[in-house]
Amino acid sequence: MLWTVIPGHAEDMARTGENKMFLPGVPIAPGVEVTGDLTVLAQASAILMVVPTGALREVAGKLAGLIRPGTPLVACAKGIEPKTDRFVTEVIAAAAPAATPAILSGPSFAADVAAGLPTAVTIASADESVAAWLAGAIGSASFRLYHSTDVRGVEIGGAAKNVLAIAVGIAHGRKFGASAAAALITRGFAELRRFGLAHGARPETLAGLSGLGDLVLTCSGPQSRNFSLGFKLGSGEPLPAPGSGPLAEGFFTAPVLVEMAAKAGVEMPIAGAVEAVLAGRIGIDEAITGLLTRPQKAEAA
Ligand SMILES: NC(=O)c1ccc[n+]([C@@H]2O[C@H](COP(=O)([O-])OP(=O)(O)OC[C@H]3O[C@@H](n4cnc5c(N)ncnc54)[C@H](O)[C@@H]3O)[C@@H](O)[C@H]2O)c1
Ligand SMILES: O=P(O)(O)OC[C@H](O)CO
Repeated sequence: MLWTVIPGHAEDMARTGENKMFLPGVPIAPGVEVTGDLTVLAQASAILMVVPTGALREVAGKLAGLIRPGTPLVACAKGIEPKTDRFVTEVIAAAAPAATPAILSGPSFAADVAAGLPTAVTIASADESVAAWLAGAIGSASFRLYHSTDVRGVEIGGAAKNVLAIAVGIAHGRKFGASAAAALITRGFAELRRFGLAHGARPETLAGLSGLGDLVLTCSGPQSRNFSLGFKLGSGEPLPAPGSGPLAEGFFTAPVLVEMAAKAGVEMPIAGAVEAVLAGRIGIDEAITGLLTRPQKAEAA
């Protein structure tokens, strides 16, 4: 079942058999019911919450009074809630206390998944039997799910990689070459790992599909909206108005990620540079010079 909040969208999808607004050219699979009625969706045995991080609390709150107790609400958003510093499953738990929060994350462009191209991602819930059940229910030959109980690790990887991909996009936009991009991905991963470990994530999760795997994918090129935002900035284009153009979650995550890192005493210079550029406090050249002139240190420090 596919639910949409946009007036007339469900009727349009039912009529055309296609989600022209968000996934044009991909037929909606036969047997998938489309609805604009949340009470209908709420009867499902599990619900994938595929909305931006900023809308997660609102949608989970609307579902709270409609779902059966224990229904898994699976965050598919990759971010951290601004202002509250809450990770996505914490937002679901707060807004829908009767639900079972879970998270689905990993290297997967929606267009690739929809086209049936081979994809592997991670699904996590505190209760391993719930995660394993969801993996069996959602997985297919082309959409391979690994299950985990490291909810925090999975949600941190997805949130941080978007910010770091903006940095890599900037480097490509500035024509810095593949060597610089590899350095940024590697040192960016060191930041993601430090942040994750400081917040209770398991190292193997951070190095897995939802962490390193998704960082690599999102830094791979313009199919990523976060990479593309960085690329445009690196090419000299102005910052688009917030909320205009395709959703780049890293834009919204950067300030809260950097603030939480500072509170936890975690060094994240690349994420910090991205945040400062997006906030307009420094220019791209100044950010790059700042990163390159940091004091030398041991690689594993
Ligand atoms: N597109 C991808 O390849 C992909 C892959 C993995 C994860 N994600 C993550 O999924 C999340 C959503 O991204 P997307 O690509 O689907 O974005 P999108 O902009 O393509 O679609 C967002 C969807 O959320 C709905 N929505 C927005 N605000 C809403 C609200 N207040 N109430 C109800 N519905 C609302 C929109 O109608 C739309 O259907 C993001 O956190 C993103 O990082 C995206
Ligand atoms: O287009 P992006 O940058 O939001 O990335 C989409 C997915 O998160 C990649 O796994």
